[in-house]
Amino acid sequence: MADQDAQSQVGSEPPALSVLRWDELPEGPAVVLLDQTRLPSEEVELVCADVPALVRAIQSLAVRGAPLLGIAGGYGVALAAARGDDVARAAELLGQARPTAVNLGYGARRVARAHGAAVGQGAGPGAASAVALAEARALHREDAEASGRMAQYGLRLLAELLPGSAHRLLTHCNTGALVSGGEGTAFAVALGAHREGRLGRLWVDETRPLLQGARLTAYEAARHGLPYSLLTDNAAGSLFAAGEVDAVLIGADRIAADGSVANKVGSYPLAVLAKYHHVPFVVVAPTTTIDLDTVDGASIVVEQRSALEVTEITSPQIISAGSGGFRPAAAPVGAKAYNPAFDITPPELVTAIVTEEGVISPVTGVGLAELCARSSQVTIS
Ligand SMILES: CSC[C@H]1O[C@H](OP(=O)(O)O)[C@H](O)[C@@H]1O
Repeated sequence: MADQDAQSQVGSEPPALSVLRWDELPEGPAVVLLDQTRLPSEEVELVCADVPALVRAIQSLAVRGAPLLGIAGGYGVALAAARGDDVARAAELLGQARPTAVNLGYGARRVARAHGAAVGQGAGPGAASAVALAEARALHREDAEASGRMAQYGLRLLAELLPGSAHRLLTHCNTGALVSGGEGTAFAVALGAHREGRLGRLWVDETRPLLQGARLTAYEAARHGLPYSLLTDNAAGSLFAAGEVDAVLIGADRIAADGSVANKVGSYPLAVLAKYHHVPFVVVAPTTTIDLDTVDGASIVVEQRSALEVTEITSPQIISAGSGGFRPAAAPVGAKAYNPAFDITPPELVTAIVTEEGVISPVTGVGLAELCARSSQVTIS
């Protein structure tokens, strides 16, 4: 098997990625992003000087991943406040940029609420803008802290679930530092296992059509020297059949009150495979991804994306090999395509949900409410 068997360099940590930051530029404040559509071939920053630019970055997945979308939503509202733009309208535009990840609307509304409260108490534009920025920074910090705690709970759970110490973990999409204020969600658990010498192999689903696994998780795994192997999404079944998967670790974009999990398309088939092969299927997500106001999986809005993402080869590396942005066709011109960005895994297929407030297993709606009650971030509405 052709492994991307990076030298395991436990102990030699790469510099932290600057995934998203607030910057006071000569021309004014801005949200500065590591443009994830250019990875892994180019590490390029994207400067968003206003909310429309940030909305475009969210919709193109230059910035992506539920927890990071929440952070981006918060800084986006702070940017509107700093510019003297309509804060309520900014929160609405940001919240509508992508429908499935609950964190995006949560982050935008939380900062808008803080700004509104300051104004209501008589704060002038400058003071209220400072309050908004402070709330966005608090959200950023809390997510980084949540990432560390999820990794610890996740490692403890793997020790309970899996015998031995060379875990073979399969992950889907990208759930590392590129989706987080810290080291991520599910990927942070795999990274923690590696640091403890407990990671035998990280199986990385390429995750068609936008290749978050091949482009982003492989990039993060290589940076950390993880022993990883990339696979096409449709090769996962044969890995399970060969007994090569000890557990599945995935993230989430929205968890409904009944424990249904919305995550990158392809997660549900993995859950069915895991059930059939008696392999733990573990979801790792902060409580800001739990949405008690959405009663069940059928109520979750699943983002439908352009057919072109399926009918054209969209990997930036392949596009850059084309001429003038030409996108090689992967199908006849004009072919119709079904391109849901997410799918829904029912609670009965989920072994456990790992959050920064603890683990629920088996998943029950009551357990989710209890976890949210423990979290300082319970005000999702
Ligand atoms: C832990 S959040 C990461 C989550 O977000 C991804 O979706 P997208 O790349 O479209 O933002 C995917 O669902 C990941 O599991």
